[in-house]
Amino acid sequence: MSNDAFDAPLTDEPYEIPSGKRNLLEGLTEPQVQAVTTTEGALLVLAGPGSGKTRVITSRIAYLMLECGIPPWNILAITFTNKAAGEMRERVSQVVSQRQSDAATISTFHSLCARIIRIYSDKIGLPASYSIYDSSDQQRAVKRALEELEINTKNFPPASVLSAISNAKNELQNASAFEAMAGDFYTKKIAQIYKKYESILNQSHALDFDDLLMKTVQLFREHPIVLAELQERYQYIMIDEYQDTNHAQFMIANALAARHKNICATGDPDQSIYGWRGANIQNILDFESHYPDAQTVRLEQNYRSTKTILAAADALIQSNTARKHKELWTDNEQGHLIECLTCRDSRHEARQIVQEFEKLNSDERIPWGSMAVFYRMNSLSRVMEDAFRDSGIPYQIARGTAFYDRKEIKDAIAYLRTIVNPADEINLLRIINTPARGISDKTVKTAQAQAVASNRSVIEVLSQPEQIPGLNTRAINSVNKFLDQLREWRRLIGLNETATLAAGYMSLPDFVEQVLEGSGLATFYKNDKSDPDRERLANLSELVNSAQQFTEDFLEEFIIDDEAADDAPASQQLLGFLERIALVSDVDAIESDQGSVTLMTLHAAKGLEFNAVAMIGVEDGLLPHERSQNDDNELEEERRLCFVGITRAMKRLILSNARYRTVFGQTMPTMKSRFFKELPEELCEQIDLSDGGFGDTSSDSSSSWGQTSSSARDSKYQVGMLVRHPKFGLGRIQQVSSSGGHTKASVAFNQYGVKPLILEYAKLEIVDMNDDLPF
Ligand SMILES: Nc1ncnc2c1ncn2[C@@H]1O[C@H](COP(=O)(O)OP(=O)(O)OP(=O)(O)O)[C@@H](O)[C@H]1O
Ligand SMILES: [Mg+2]
Repeated sequence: MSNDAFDAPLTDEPYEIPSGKRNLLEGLTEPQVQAVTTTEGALLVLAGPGSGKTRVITSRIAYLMLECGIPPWNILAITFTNKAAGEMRERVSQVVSQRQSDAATISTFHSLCARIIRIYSDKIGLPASYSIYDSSDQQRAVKRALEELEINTKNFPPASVLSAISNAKNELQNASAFEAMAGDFYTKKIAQIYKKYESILNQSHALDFDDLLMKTVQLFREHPIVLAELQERYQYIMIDEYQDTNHAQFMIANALAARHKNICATGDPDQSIYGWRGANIQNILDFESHYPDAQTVRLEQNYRSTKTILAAADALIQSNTARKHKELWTDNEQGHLIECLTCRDSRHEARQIVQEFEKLNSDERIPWGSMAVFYRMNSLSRVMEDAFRDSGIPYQIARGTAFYDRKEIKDAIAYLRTIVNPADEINLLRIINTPARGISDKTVKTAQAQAVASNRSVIEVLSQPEQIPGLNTRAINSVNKFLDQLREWRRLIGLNETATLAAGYMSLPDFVEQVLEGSGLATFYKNDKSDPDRERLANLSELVNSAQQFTEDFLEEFIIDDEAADDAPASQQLLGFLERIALVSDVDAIESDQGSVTLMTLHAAKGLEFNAVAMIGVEDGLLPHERSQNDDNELEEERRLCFVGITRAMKRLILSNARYRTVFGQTMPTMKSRFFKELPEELCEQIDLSDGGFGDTSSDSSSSWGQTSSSARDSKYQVGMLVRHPKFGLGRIQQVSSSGGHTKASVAFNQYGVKPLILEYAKLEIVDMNDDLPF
């Protein structure tokens, strides 16, 4: 793609307003019409769930094209997930032509930035073939940094380091800026690691997710001409789910909109649930002060849920103090009561949910595809999956990244990445001797050391193997053979040349197959007849299928006519394929029309709707998550998360808790979530199926809600936390109080029952469940 790709229309034809306009505004309410037709200037659509915000954006895109005659390439719509972008494009194409909807840019911030950087890569000193690092690549890179700096991973766990680096990047602080402000010992150490991590990524021509945003801002700052080009290109900008934008995204949107000032943001502050990942709710709250001429439209009618569900959600969110009240009403039916289900344990809970869903399917004819189960953490899904599998109900699980996280797939992709970007050290080192080809660990380590010493990339060092000290002829031959293979692959897919498909270059799926064979990966798994390996082989062939699928989409989305497709460099498809893989998110794997129940985290459920929703594990410590118990802001975010979950339901809602839950292999008593108490009694049907469970803790637990005396609130131990005692093992804190200068707690232990403890002496270790993030 040339550098001027962004200011030129994708076709040579002059743009004509398509004939056969339809009444695009039919069926919209007055405020929705206003939101759709206020196309010039800044517009904020501030509205609650299910009020049609996303629909408004979709209609606006069509309206801009059909009624205002705006060429599609001047339109940019940003959604929160690739799946949402795909759906929006699909809906738009039902009204305008496929060709037009394809020519508009509808994507996530990250995909947009990845594309902008690809096109203007030389401006920020990167090749267009740069790699995008996912979280496991990032882990490897940070471990490498820690190793080089000889810093212990115990004191600086890679996950915490990465989260600190990510926060810094979201605030647009590069390593030097971060270092300049680092004051205390810990922050200074992080700065040191950040510097090393940054240099490893630079050396590898790689960007992590946060870099995609940060480098785009950098590009805009350093190259006003590029920004001007993009401002000319994107004259009409729309951003859905604006409440969850972070600082960098805010800067990007602002910069792009600065010239034409046609920016429409839609969102709901009550649904801001990504604060923990750097989202800044202030962006939406301050929209009107950023754009003093902005018009604001409020949508107050909910089209999604029953009166009961809406009233319950509204009552819950009222408990958040840091919010502005919003009206939301619905013409929909009153609907059924919310089922608040108490079960014995997680298996019992899963069986009950399955039974309820079976009933809804047979009695109320709710299709499987319109039912969903939400949970706070992925680890809760396994028991649920088992129950669905046992009952034969089709289900799908929103873990889009899971396929690409498999070892064999990661290996295959690492080959593709290395072919595209041989400087990419993390991926090169992953596959250099997988499967084994006589390049020993020692050879690699020596090459790495040389690379660091001479400030070159490992591949550069390896390309002169004779000069690496201590390598015997056999090792040199192995290295040379591998390098020859790499070169051959690059030639086959037309890298280094502007080779086109028309010129007989390999198609992407053929190429992927060729790499699987040539690398020895396919043979490696073919030779082993054990079950897991057979599955691995099947997965590898699934990767070829996904390359095939990508090629078809690529021809549709990226290049409008077939001739252009033939003229496009063959390597372009490979770059696009790797980009799509890198940016895949959990929810992207969900197929709406598959006729199966969807299982997903609450975070992934954002923006979606289902006829019937079950939220499981509604327990203190899970929802709200125990990490949030010390912090009012975090607790409010947990409440918003619960609010998002509830408001996905159209007709039926089940909220369940289990009296006992198995954590780390041990069965622990739980406490009902405090959020139950915030739902009006008259809207809920309480169903207790636990038979008092294993020693009834219900009265204990309900009376222990908020049972933390104010002086004990500052203690690091909080109600609901999971702790480990040296003698009693795992337990959950039920109560914390202070008296006589001591902080005391009642802890319910798995095997020893409830014990009163003095916390100063008890040596309780807080069990961190952070390793189970919702993604
Ligand atoms: N004017 C309308 N008439 C009929 N149905 C509507 C209307 N507006 C929106 N809807 C329907 O209401 C549902 C919710 O709309 P949409 O998803 O756009 O809401 P939203 O405000 O984006 O919700 P969320 O905050 O959860 O993202 C959708 O099924 C949509 O088709
Ligand atoms: Mg929406």
